[in-house]
Amino acid sequence: MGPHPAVAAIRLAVRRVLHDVLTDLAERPAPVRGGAGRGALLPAPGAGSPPLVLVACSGGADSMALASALAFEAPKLGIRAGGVTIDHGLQPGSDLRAAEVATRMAALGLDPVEAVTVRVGREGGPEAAARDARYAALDDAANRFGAAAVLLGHTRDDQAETVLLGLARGSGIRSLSGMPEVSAGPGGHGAPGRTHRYRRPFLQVDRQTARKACMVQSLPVWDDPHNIDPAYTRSRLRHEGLPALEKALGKGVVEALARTAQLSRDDADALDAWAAEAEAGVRDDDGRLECAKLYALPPAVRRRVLRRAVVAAGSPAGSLFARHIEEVDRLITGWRGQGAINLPGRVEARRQGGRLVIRQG
Ligand SMILES: Nc1ncnc2c1ncn2[C@@H]1O[C@H](COP(=O)(O)OP(=O)(O)OP(=O)(O)O)[C@@H](O)[C@H]1O
Repeated sequence: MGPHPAVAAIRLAVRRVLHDVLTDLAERPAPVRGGAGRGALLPAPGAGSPPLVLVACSGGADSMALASALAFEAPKLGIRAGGVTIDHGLQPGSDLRAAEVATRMAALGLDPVEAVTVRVGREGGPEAAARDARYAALDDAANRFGAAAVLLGHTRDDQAETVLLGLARGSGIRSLSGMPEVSAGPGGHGAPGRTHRYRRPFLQVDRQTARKACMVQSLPVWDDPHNIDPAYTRSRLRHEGLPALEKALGKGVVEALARTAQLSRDDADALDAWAAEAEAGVRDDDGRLECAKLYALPPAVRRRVLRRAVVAAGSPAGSLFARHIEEVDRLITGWRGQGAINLPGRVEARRQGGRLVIRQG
């Protein structure tokens, strides 16, 4: 008799991603320790031995299911499987819990296994600060172990919630595109050998399946009290918003939202590529943006060109919202002699003699 359908589903999802990791490794040159610099010729730790894939495991049902599937599938493909759990130090006893999660991962056969304690700052609010600290620690562990990939346990339900949160922010299709299946992680963009570091095998797997897989494998799981705390927006969405939507629109809502994410991602990527190409054509010989040419672009492309220019001038991408770009856009489409526009990062945009001047003050 084969495994329970829930276990089969999580294993299949992980197997697919491990195949992608292997394909990727075969196609790109081995990463080097010490970053991008020319002459950084030291092999990454573990180079020459079988590739290592780490799971980021909180001890919750999703990532415990992921850890179990990784432990089962990796050896069959000649991959070493390890795990990292992060102790954010935000609740009493979190260190003991992290140690217990590490023990559970080791019991699954993962090796190496590590519990890492981080210091969570304050920047951007408690959730963002915890996430930043977590990814920094995961990056560090991946570098130290020379891991080919780090797996995250986000499910289709998490994806649906992310799409709804993006929709409520009202900032365009990029924010509807949810979480990518493969990414460099925050701060890793452009870093060599890192663009494919983080992978989310469960984006097509629903939360119930992951939980069921833990249950039938008798894996103990830890339920984060934050996940049911109505003080958190995501928690309210999970326990009130989505059930209400399902009641009104039917059971397929979560799946439809996850599909929306994928379609939106493809559209957003295409528009970004269009904007990157269009940018050269709207600059004069001195490289300044020409308002008349910008005006002729489709609004979706123009706003992207403007965003790129503002970021290039030094505005931090994370602090730049749709309303900022709309204001800059009005210098092109609603010109009535308005003054300079102040943007995050002390960047200023003004219209001068038919040109758009964007610079840091
Ligand atoms: N403390 C942690 N240590 C290691 N990885 C973590 C930790 N917290 C979150 N992660 C990773 O990020 C993923 C998403 O976490 P998040 O808390 O947003 O979702 P979740 O639905 O509660 O997931 P889980 O059930 O796995 O805890 C997790 O599945 C896991 O891969």
